[in-house]
Amino acid sequence: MIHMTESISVATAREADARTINEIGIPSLVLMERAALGSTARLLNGDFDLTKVLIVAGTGNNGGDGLVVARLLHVRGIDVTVMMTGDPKKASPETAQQLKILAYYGITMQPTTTDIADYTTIVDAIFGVGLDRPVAGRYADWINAINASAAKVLAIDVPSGLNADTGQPQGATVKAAVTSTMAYPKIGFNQSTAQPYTGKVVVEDIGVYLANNS
Ligand SMILES: NC(=O)C1=CN([C@@H]2O[C@H](COP(=O)(O)OP(=O)(O)OC[C@H]3O[C@@H](n4cnc5c(N)ncnc54)[C@H](O)[C@@H]3O)[C@@H](O)[C@H]2O)[C@@H](O)CC1
Ligand SMILES: [K+]
Repeated sequence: MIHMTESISVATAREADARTINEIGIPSLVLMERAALGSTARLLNGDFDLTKVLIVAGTGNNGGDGLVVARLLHVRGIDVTVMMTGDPKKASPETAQQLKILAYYGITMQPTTTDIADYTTIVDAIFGVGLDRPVAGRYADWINAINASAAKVLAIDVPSGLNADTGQPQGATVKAAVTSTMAYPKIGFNQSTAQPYTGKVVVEDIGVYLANNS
């Protein structure tokens, strides 16, 4: 029996991912695909204006989820552009693989800029549960530009900059309309401080379950 409504800490989320990949043997790329299928379904449910979509992706696996969303929208004929934050040469193995796939499809990559006012929807895939320090510098500039845009924002897993354990912003933090979170809600989302950043929280079943559920 799966109970995906209980909230979990970042450490538990990371343990559950690692157990699923390393002990059960479901490849990380499979989980990434399922994560992105979940987020893409939220984007396609009619609540978002998908006329012109920007995916802002970091180099970790949260960014990889975002790159898969870019592909899934592109193959449906949606106008999608990707902006990578951080150095793509430092991408995680899964995210590097997704970058190769995007190149195959010829998906538009735009240089990093704060000039992103021209989009109807922005997907925030900069940081997820891997956030390990306050957001500052250029990352803060990009996050502030996302928040200043009129676009509706969907955050993947965690609004970038939000501490998913405490529910407190760690420097500049994305304000999302919807947070498409993976496997289970994170405990910090229950704090009143988190709600202006998460917006509505929706949970995606990606095949990762707590040990007592599988
Ligand atoms: N294979 C897996 O473990 C899965 C991971 N998933 C996704 O992957 C995410 C976790 O991926 P990662 O562990 O790669 O971590 P993230 O992608 O959340 O971020 C890690 C990267 O951000 C950098 N970073 C952290 N805080 C920063 C700051 N304040 N300023 C600048 N850089 C900063 C780190 O140095 C690291 O390079 C989840 O939130 C979820 O979206 C999902 O695809 C499901 C499966
Ligand atoms: K995010």
